Amino acid sequence: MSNNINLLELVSACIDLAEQSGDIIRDVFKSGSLGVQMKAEDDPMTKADLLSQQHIIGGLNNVFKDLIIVGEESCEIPPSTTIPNIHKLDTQKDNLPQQFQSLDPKDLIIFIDPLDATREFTLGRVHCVMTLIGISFKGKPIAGVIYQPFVDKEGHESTREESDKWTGRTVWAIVGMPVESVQDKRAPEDKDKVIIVTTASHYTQKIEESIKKINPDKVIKTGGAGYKTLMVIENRADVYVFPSVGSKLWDICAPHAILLAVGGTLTDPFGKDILYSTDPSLIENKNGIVITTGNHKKYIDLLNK
Ligand SMILES: O=P(O)(O)O[C@H]1[C@H](O)[C@@H](O)[C@H](OP(=O)(O)O)[C@@H](OP(=O)(O)O)[C@H]1O
Ligand SMILES: [Mg+2]
Ligand SMILES: [Mg+2]
Ligand SMILES: [Mg+2]
Repeated sequence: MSNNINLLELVSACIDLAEQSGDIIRDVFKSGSLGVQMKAEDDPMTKADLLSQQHIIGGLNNVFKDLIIVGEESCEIPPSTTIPNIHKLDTQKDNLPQQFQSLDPKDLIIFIDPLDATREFTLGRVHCVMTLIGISFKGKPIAGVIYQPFVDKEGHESTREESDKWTGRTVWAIVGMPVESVQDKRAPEDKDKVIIVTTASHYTQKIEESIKKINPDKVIKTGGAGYKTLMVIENRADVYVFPSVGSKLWDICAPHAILLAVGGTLTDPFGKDILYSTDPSLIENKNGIVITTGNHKKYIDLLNK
């Protein structure tokens, strides 16, 4: 009996576990006791990051054997009684590309960012917080799940005073299948503008110079690597430029798969593809990332002129 995996069942389980992790993250936030630890000077981790990762990995291991999993946090995974639902997407069976019906787990890597934008989370700016579960196949992203705990099902953001509206939002995609959970959120007044989104917390002169080469009409600085990628996917920005070290493979694998499914592109600032690997020396996107849903080569040429 092979341990081969049907991608739709794996994505279904990831959606179920990410949504359950959203409950965990919201509960920790509402408790007011985040249990912040500093992994490095500018790198916080909270109780929510840990519990979310333990929940997701514990649940996956209860259903799928021999999975190769790379999670952001270094933590023990206690025994779990969670059995995730593998049938949430059964209605999509006919759309699943044949090559994804029986995958050898040794060709897959599951990248988990249990809570992206932890720094923002600790500062109470929770609109950009999300759980990211990406699935790569032979080094390339093939599926991604994003769960946003602190927005409503349309992705509308609300204040803590309106926390009853934090019903949560799931965005998922498999490369080669139609994507139903994203919308075009371009503001009418921004229709003809070039909009760049970039880091709020790690802005540097080098990033400033890169952005000037594109000469945008508008620059949005905000938190969360996943959140910024989702802004490009939903057309709230044209380019996510981050030409510096800082993001890791777990920050980008899930959004990258969703971006590919909608026809977008993610490379390093020189136009080089990212290789998804368990090699510790490749976990960090050392040259940075550039993300677009169109005209990618034009922007790469501008950044390198
Ligand atoms: O919160 P974790 O899971 O550690 O992931 C971080 C990324 O690794 C960083 O690249 C993000 O920093 P930027 O906002 O500069 O992209 C950082 O964004 P933040 O500084 O706004 O929290 C996070 O997305
Ligand atoms: Mg992250
Ligand atoms: Mg994280
Ligand atoms: Mg982190």
